[in-house]
Amino acid sequence: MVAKLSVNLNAIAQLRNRRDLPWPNVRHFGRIALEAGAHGLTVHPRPDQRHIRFSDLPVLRALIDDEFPQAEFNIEGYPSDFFIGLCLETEPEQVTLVPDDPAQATSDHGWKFAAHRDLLKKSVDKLRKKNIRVSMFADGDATDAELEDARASGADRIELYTGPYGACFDDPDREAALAKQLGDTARRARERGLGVNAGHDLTVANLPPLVAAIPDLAEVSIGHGLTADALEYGMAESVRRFRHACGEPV
Ligand SMILES: CC(=O)[C@@H](O)[C@H](O)COP(=O)(O)O
Ligand SMILES: NCC(=O)COP(=O)(O)O
Repeated sequence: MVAKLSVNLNAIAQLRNRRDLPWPNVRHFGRIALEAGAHGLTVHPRPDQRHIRFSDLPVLRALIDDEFPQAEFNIEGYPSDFFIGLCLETEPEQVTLVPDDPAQATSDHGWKFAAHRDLLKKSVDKLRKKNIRVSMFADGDATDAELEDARASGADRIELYTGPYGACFDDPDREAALAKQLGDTARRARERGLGVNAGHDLTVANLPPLVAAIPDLAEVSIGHGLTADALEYGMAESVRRFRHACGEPV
């Protein structure tokens, strides 16, 4: 059981934006992550560009195209016309649609798929024309009806929101219960032909039980915890530690 690791560069960009200076350089840390064996890069260009700037997208697209053609680029965001336009211009391998309000501090819930079916289907139709895989953010306790609605909206995959799971770092019993719940939701999604990704507040410590609970977990996208560890271990070693936690024999 090995989940592919996509490194989210939001936190690197947020550190860069503290000053009007070009470091830490998002492309440079993206290259380090890919050289260290990450499967891909993830960014979440929010409307206020608090971290990832729209100008970062073509730079990271070129990095992968020029130097790491086997890697994937995953762009996350709310499917506004502007965001979809950015994705059609950048042509990432995957887009992850997230139901975030522009004012949100971070992503903290999955889609109510039925209520947003038209928006989601319209977005999928546009992205599919460019052969872009579409993943949709889903709550870890998504019901069968919600998973059906995700499939009906055209999703190729769901991304299980693992924030509540990540918050259990000091409660092993609740962490085990949520890992089991995530595994059950993943199983029910797979039964409906949906691929399963996961992300938010994942760490070296909580990844192994999650990977064990979701045998065919396709990909995890990780930024905050991996960047925090990079302050201690360096970026390359942090990526290797997270790859090992994902089940890779590094
Ligand atoms: C969708 C998700 O859970 C995260 O990838 C999200 O991108 C985090 O956003 P911030 O880095 O802005 O907190
Ligand atoms: N989709 C989750 C992601 O890309 C990064 O989330 P986090 O590790 O920064 O919480």
